[in-house]
Amino acid sequence: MAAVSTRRLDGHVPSSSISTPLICDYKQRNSHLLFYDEQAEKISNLIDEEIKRESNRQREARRKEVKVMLLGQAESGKSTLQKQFQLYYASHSLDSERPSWRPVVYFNIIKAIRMILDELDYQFNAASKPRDKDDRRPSTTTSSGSLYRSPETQSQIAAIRTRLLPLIAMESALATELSGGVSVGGGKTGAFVRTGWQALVGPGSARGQGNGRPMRNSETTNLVARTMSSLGGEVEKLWKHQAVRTLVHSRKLRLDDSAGFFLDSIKRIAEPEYMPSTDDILSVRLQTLGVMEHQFVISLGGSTYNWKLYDVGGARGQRHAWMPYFDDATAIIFLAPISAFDQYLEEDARTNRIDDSLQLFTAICSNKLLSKAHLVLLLNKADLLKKKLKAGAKVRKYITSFGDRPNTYESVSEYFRSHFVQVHRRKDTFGRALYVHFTSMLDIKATQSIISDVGEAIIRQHIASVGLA
Ligand SMILES: Nc1nc2c(ncn2[C@@H]2O[C@H](COP(=O)(O)OP(=O)(O)OP(=O)(O)O)[C@@H](O)[C@H]2O)c(=O)[nH]1
Ligand SMILES: [Mg+2]
Repeated sequence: MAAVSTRRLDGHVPSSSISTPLICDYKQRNSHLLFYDEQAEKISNLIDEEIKRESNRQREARRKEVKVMLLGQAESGKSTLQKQFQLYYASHSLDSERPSWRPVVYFNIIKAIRMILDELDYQFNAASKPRDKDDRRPSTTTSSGSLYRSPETQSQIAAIRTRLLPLIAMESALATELSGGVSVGGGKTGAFVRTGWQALVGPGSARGQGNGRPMRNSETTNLVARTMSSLGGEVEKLWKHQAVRTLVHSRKLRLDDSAGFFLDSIKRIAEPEYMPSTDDILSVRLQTLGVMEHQFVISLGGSTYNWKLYDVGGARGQRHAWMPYFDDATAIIFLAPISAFDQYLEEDARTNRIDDSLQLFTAICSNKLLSKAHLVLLLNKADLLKKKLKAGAKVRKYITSFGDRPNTYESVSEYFRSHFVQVHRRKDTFGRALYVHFTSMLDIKATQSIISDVGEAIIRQHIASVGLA
């Protein structure tokens, strides 16, 4: 046994320890070693197989997981697209959330009422002030000027305002409830939501606790509903008043995109048993805070895919939160609202919103972390663009490079499309294809068909790239 203890690691055996019985020892030992080597090889093979299986499992999980980011500036329609995905792939979950959208609809209406009354105040003041020679504001000696100067108009609006005060006073309580007490500077909406916000607007929310019962609304929402129900007639009176009609037609009133839709539907919404329709849910405006993850299971070609959709806050102050999600994103769906040519950023009143979208798209196309992500561009709010052009808005007034091109939907939409496509051509050095669609996100039928196409295209590209990885 001493020989064994003196054996060197290089296999050399000192000559002093060689003797006949040891030859026998060696034979025995070698057969032991052979046994251990075989065992070691077996174990090593098992480990190799397990590693292979694990890597296949991971590869299959990667193949089944599709991570899609919705990017674009604030109000570009990202959350609306997320709801359209939800409607297409998991409509039952949108149904169970229906009550949680009720306070959001009320909030949108109250905010619009406040903005209308603020603008009327401004017009009344401007109309009654004597103009000095340097005043560059539009003249109020027009018929609208005399309308805003009229004591009758002013007293009618003052009376409506007084009656609407209880409703207006509820705006901040609703905003606080929706935002869960979080306040963010720089936004005009005043209500921001994060993942799980629905749980905040209903006591013992079913969704939050997963007990399958429909959600109930909070006390605040019920109080607003009762007030809305008793003051619906006053809201309608205000919205139909000549002074407000004139503001709308002269495009001086800058309400959120869907405010008109809700105010036109005030009779229905002021009903005590009001429950938001799918159109209402798609139309509401509620700013996203941070990054919200939504999951769907999508079936395609006999396989199911775990589709993760990341809906982000698009305001400039929110964009830093996007980065951590970039390196394993399967696809980016970039939304650019092409109706926004006459609008400026809330965060920076000097930046035209189309310019901001182009800058943002440039940054996305050239970002190395996203080099493997497939790109889809949705030129959104095509319906609003048509409406604006029909109402007489001139693109050249806001975007001088548009020049003397015809101010028609075909020419304007093509002009914007070519700018975005050029950005992709110049800035995408990774050789990716760009899929472009014009969208009107409130049009359910048209959007659902685009979602199905985009979803399929992303999954097919994803399978191809994972397969090659
Ligand atoms: N008319 C019209 N309205 C749209 C369209 N897409 C979105 N909207 C409306 O535009 C508003 C803003 O849409 P959101 O989906 O909240 O915008 P977002 O990109 O999520 O904004 P942030 O969360 O602030 O980044 C909502 O009131 C939508 O209903 C569209 O194609 N046409
Ligand atoms: Mg959003």
